[in-house]
Amino acid sequence: MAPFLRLRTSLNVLQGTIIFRSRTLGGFGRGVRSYTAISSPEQALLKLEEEIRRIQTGKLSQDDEIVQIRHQFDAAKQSFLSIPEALKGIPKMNPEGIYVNKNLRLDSIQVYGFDYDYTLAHYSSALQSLIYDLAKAHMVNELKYPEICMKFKYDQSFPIRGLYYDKKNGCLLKLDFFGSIEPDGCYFGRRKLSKEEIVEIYGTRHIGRDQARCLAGLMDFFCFSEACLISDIVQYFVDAKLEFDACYIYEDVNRAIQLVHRSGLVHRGILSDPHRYLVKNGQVLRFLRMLRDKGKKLFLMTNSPYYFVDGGMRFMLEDSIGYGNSWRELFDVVIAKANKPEFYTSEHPFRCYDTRTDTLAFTKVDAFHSDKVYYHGCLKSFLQITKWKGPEVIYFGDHLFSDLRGPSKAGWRTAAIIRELEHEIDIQNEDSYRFEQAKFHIIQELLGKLHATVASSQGSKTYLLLLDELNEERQKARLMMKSMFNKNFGATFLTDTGQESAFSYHIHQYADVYTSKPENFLLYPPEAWFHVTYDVKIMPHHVKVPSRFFENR
Ligand SMILES: Nc1nc2c(ncn2[C@@H]2O[C@H](COP(=O)(O)O)[C@@H](O)[C@H]2O)c(=O)[nH]1
Ligand SMILES: [Mg+2]
Repeated sequence: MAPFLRLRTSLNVLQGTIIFRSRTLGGFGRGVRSYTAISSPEQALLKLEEEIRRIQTGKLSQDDEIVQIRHQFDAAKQSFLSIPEALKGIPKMNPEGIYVNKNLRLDSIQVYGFDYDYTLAHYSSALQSLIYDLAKAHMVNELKYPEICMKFKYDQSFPIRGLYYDKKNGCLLKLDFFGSIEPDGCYFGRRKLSKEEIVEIYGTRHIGRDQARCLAGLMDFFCFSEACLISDIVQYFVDAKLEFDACYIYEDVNRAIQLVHRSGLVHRGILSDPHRYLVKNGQVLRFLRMLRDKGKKLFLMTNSPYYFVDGGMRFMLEDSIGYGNSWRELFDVVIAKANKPEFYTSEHPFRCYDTRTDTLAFTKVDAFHSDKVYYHGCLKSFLQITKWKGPEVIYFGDHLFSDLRGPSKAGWRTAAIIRELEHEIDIQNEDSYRFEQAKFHIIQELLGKLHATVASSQGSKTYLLLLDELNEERQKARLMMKSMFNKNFGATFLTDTGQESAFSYHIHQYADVYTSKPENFLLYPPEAWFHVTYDVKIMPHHVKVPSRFFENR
């Protein structure tokens, strides 16, 4: 948040100087109005000084206030013509950095746990196409959806992580930090709904408790295929003018998706062509080995079946220089088919899995051996067997509810792995994005001032004209920011106005730290202390004093 504070200060200064420039130009934008008709720069200056005096002495009339906001707006628009130098100097965020929600001391962490899919293993977008195609085929062949659905293609550019499908109304929604629908983030099928349509369906933009019960969260990369298939099927029904219940579409798509995972179709598909789907990664091996060399305990806990993890790990690490041993030697405990998130609350026993015969043993599991593989289980037994204490364990995972919520509630420390973070930080670092955000803030502030002018002036022509123009300019900045990310739903972590999304809220709630990939930890000392930065600011009334005030002492 520090850069924004700094930017705001710079722009306020900037605005102050520009007011004079713009006034001497006799106004900017939509034609000359009586209140900006100024014959000479001297006259402009005199009038402005008079205005300032009146503001300072508190003798401003409502009309004067509106005129003043108009001047500030015109001046601001002048400043929007080019990116201010001050803005270019704002420090960049590290796309591979580790970001901290709760203080974390790595020297007190003795045990590192890892999820597999989309945490240790990363996949290309071809995987989402594979899941989409397999589920689509199931819907046509088994659930008797029309043959024409076979022509549908996965659209990689459509979804983002953290959307919600409303099973009652059939809309795909992006929500903000407070659970309100993003004005430009509500789709029915593949069509964006207008604000009026949103209000017609939901009453307000805010999702109430009852409505929330109908929402299905689409929280990981695997869900991209689901989000896209649901929307394509809804769109098909709309285009064909067929009546449908949105809930059934969700149930059918979800059933098809479950089937392609549970049957192993996806897993076999990936292993049959690993070069196409899996991303090789020697760095993650370096990280795991470093942890082992430091004497840390390591465990792998995944919902995937063992043969799939084994095949993937061998493929990802086979080229790594100097790696002669099996990946299994890296881990003290390997648990597959863990059935997260139920793992954290259930009382399922562990079973010892025979990798050779693909069978489960009948003997009770009361100790873990590093040369064995375990299936199922639950947190309670895991803690009884390992005797590992909550705060000394950190679990790395990509899924909000399967990997982060359960462990966080159980007292483990958590690290969220969110690949999109790198790309989103890259965009946020760009001057053009920061410029739009600064514009947005300036307009927002002017709108705030305008709304604060007393009620009686609010019907006036000058008021309404200015209101329209400010709203239009704000919308332009909002859409510019959004289009820099995903063109349909914008950024994963941010709303179109640059504030936190609902996804951010959950990350804030359940992840102690978050980063784009586990090996980013190699960029920090293994005993690093991660602190929440001083300038994280969620509540609007909190003021954080930037350290630059002490810079010249
Ligand atoms: N039954 C379902 N399985 C799913 C779904 N989405 C993903 N998956 C499978 O879960 C694991 C994830 O493993 P992890 O290492 O991240 O714990 C993987 O095997 C997927 O195929 C789903 O919606 N239903
Ligand atoms: Mg995962």
